[in-house]
Amino acid sequence: MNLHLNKSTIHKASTIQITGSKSESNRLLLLQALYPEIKITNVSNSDDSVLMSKALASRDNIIDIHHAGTAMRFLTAYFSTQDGRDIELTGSKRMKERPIAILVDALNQLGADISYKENQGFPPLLIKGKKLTKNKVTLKANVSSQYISALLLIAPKLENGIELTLDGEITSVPYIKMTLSLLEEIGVKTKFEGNLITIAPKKQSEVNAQQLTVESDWSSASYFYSIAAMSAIGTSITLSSYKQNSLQGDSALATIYKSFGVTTTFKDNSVTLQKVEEVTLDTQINFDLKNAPDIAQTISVTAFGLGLECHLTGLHTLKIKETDRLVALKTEIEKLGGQVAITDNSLTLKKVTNRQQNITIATYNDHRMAMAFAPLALKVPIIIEDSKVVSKSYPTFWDDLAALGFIFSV
Ligand SMILES: O=C(O)C1=C[C@@H](OP(=O)(O)O)[C@@H](O)[C@H](O)C1
Ligand SMILES: C=C(OP(=O)(O)O)C(=O)O
Repeated sequence: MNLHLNKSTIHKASTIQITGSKSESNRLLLLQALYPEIKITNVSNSDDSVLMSKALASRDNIIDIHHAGTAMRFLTAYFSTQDGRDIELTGSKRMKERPIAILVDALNQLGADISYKENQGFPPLLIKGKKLTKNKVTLKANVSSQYISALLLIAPKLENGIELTLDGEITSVPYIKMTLSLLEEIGVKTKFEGNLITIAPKKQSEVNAQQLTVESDWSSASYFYSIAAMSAIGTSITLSSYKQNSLQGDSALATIYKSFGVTTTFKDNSVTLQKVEEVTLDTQINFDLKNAPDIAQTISVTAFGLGLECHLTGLHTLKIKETDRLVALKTEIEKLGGQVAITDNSLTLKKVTNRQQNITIATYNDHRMAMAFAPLALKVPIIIEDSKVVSKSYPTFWDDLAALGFIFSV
């Protein structure tokens, strides 16, 4: 369904409650399956977390996790340890193009029995669950941190825990640290020194009843930073429930958006974004996003909306996400009149102040394409193709935009 966004102006002050982080939720759901005494509050209502939860509860032999990358990777590890269960783990057409060999090889090195049903190195997987007996493994760390988190999450349930050696430059490090922090929170001992991670074993009976609260999703907050940046001075948006010491790397937004004239204030459980100054057209936006790849689309579009030059690096993981996000960004920004150059790991946007009106933005089954481009309606009317795609991480996104004052029709 195409959504037509009119040129909009938002209210001076708004408050939005954002659902739980999908990254934290999907980790805690897996830990809860391993240690049922854990209770979770503010779980994400995203499709990816609903799929994760259903997959863990399912007794079927075929499990389809659609577009959910973390669910695919985390469940591969989980089912490989479920002695006596044979599972076919599959996903969407795009999921069948997202590589998984690094994780499968690592699990098989630990003693798992995982093979490929269609193409070598890609889902669907045939997983024969069994007890994994080994505990030392080496894995290439520069492709996706999700492979690493998947191993770490099951590690405390292995007889001898894990000694994981990371090979090469480590990408998306905050997501690895998030996994380790959540393990620590339930009482698992972890160590991350240099390129070695060790996790001590922990029996089910050793984890006490406890309640863990998921912080709201910082990647979802990024769209409100973009909206604030493109709004009039004095506009403020309050989001909850957030904390200053976040486990989520995307909380770097608070620093990054200073470059766009947006300040961040933490109070109680909320964060207030305020547009405090106009940025001048000679401002250059330069960031390395290897620690926060999911906000690359938001930042690129904010820079384009404000007519700023922008150079983003550390984007090597973008081409294996929901779509090739580098190509998608270039194609769609250029439809709007922008000039974009991409390499395998970077994006450069030229300073262009004219924007085409009523352009239809293709979203390529990628929630973040829809959400990143929507704020441009503060500058020009725009059409977002397949607007329902947002439910992958943020099902109420359009309701929340309407509450801010955005005007749209189907
Ligand atoms: O572990 C996680 O929850 C995630 C890790 C990141 O993936 P990569 O490590 O593949 O960059 C990120 O892009 C994804 O949205 C969520
Ligand atoms: C990359 C993402 O998700 P996943 O890899 O879990 O599909 C995302 O939400 O931006």
